Amino acid sequence: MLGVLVAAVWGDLRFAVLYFILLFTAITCGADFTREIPANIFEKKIKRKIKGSLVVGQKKKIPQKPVKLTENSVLHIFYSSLNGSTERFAQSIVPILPYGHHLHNIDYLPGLDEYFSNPAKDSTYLLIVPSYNTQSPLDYLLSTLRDIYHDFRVGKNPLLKVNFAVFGIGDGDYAHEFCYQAKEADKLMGKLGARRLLKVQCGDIRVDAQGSIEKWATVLHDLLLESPDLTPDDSPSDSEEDAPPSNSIADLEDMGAIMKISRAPGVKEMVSKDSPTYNALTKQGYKIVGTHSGVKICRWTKSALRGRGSCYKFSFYGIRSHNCMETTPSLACANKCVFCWRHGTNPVGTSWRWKIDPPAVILEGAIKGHLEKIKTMKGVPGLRLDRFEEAQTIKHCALSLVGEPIFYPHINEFVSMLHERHISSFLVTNAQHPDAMARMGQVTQLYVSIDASTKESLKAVDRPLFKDFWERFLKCLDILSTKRQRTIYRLTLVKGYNVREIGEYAELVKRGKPCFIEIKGVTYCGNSDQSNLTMSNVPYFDEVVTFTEKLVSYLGPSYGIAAEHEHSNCILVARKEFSVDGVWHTWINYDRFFELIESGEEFGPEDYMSPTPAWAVFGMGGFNPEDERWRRKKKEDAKSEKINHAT
Ligand SMILES: Cc1cc2nc3c(=O)[nH]c(=O)nc-3n(C[C@H](O)[C@H](O)[C@H](O)COP(=O)(O)O)c2cc1C
Ligand code: SF4
Repeated sequence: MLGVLVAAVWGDLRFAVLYFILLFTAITCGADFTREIPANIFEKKIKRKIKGSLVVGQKKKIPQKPVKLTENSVLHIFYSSLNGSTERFAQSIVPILPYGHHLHNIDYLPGLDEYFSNPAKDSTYLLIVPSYNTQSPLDYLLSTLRDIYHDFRVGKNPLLKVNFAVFGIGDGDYAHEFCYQAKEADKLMGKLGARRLLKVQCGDIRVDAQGSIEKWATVLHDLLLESPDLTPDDSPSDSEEDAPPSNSIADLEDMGAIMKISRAPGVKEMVSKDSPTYNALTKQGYKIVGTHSGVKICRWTKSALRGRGSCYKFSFYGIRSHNCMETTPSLACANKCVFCWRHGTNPVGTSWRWKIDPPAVILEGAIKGHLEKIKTMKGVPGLRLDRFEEAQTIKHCALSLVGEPIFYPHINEFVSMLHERHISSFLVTNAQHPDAMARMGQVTQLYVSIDASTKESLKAVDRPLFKDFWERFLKCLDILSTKRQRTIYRLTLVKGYNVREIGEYAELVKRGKPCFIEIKGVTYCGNSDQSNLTMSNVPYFDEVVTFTEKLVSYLGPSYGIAAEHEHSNCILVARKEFSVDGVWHTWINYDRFFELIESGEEFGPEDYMSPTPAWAVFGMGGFNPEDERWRRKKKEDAKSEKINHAT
């Protein structure tokens, strides 16, 4: 108003009118000229969104969904490297990261733009990006991302279904140009609609780039695997003024805030050396590996070393017991089964709350422990030297000893390491962890223990810790039905507990559609306070046969009785696809399996099956003719029954 008067007094009517119009417009539009407009409003850094609220200064909000992993999720690691250091960093984090991955050198990647304009759903992209203040192949990636962003033919947010995180490699001496290309890559990914898992992080090659990238990968591992429902870093995705990229070590400290309790200082070991559990397990012959794993040489391995017969898995699948290592990466599980031979010495829990050992440490420790135990057999009467020599090469790993192997957060890496050494994997789960089951990658054989077929009897037999144990169990079977793998149900018959429920078992088979069903009479492990099973709970072989025949008649023509191992009180039922021209093909072609794994192509169980030998098929007893049948004396028999378990 003062302006109007001053202008009028000065006699310039045009200025007075202009002032008046401006004032009128401001009032009607609600502007408050009495408050100072901050000069730097447009430069202000955008504050991170606090859950559910809008970001200050954000142009448009793209709804951010939590990271959801599915069994089809694929991890793509992209890197560029002029002088090789970024390549080494990228390779070094592969063992830390979860589930199936593809490592791409973008400098030679055909169809680069396809990955960023038309990605596979539910992919996770990790970009490891160096920076160069000169021309480099990296420029091609950045210009590709820019072009896709500006290409009107590509949808506005082509990467909406992609999770991503960028790690920059740079040299701190480049000051304000430090990691500048990684920061740009991060912004561009955000603009293309991808869901940011973490703010961009940078490693300075002059400080500790290796340590920083490992921390970054560990946090990502936890984010992706252990807490699939964690909300990702929801920095704005499509704003020009994207979340401020950071290059300080402080960000890595921030990341620590979302690290799992398993890595927090003071977190407990599952089986510490001074614990009663450690003593109890070592007394039972287990070698404890690291803080939560174990290895033990099984009685069939000893028996095969003496030429006295292998376990039923040789008759059914061609696993030679003297080449087999029985181990577990998690001594803990979420059940207290009545037939568990550990009788209450095992740690239990519904979620992982202990320190985590790296998979390579467990594998090395297990192999060492196994071979040491094999060595102790050297002076044993009847040892076959040829088999003793062969036993120095482990060819199979039964992940079934005790506990719950898929409970171990790095189980997929562990299994991949086995395969890299051409050791086949047999993993048995008790179907209480559907998320882990969904994430479980390719194994040579994937087993589910079916200890009972109704909610009530499962509760009685497994004594589960989870309240929703039945729902978890069924969910695992549903997941199993979708896996294109060699899947197996293992039914343990306990007389007086679960042998009558044949119709219900048949329903569970129809649900999970396993390739094979092993039906085995329970092994007596002796009495204890924790278990009241007696020899009267062990069914005779005839009873196991009768049960199996009835089950197969419930299942109809899609299944048949394929093989038997009378000595172990065990029968194998197989889907008819494993019968080729009337010959059962329940054995495994292990060389072919590793070839398929290494090819990186998709494959199914039919691609590595092999004919079952005549002596193993149903009705033939299942005893390997190369071995010598040896019957124990009564006293020894009773003693050995107490301590052994055939997986
Ligand atoms: C020609 C050249 C230019 C570089 N320019 C930058 C730069 O602008 N900013 C930065 O942070 N680091 C810069 N660096 C450091 C590199 O990013 C760093 O050495 C990185 O480890 C290189 O990765 P590579 O070995 O995979 O090629 C530069 C290095 C070279 C050789
Ligand atoms: S019983 Fe299990 S651990 Fe022993 S040889 Fe057979 S598969 Fe291997």
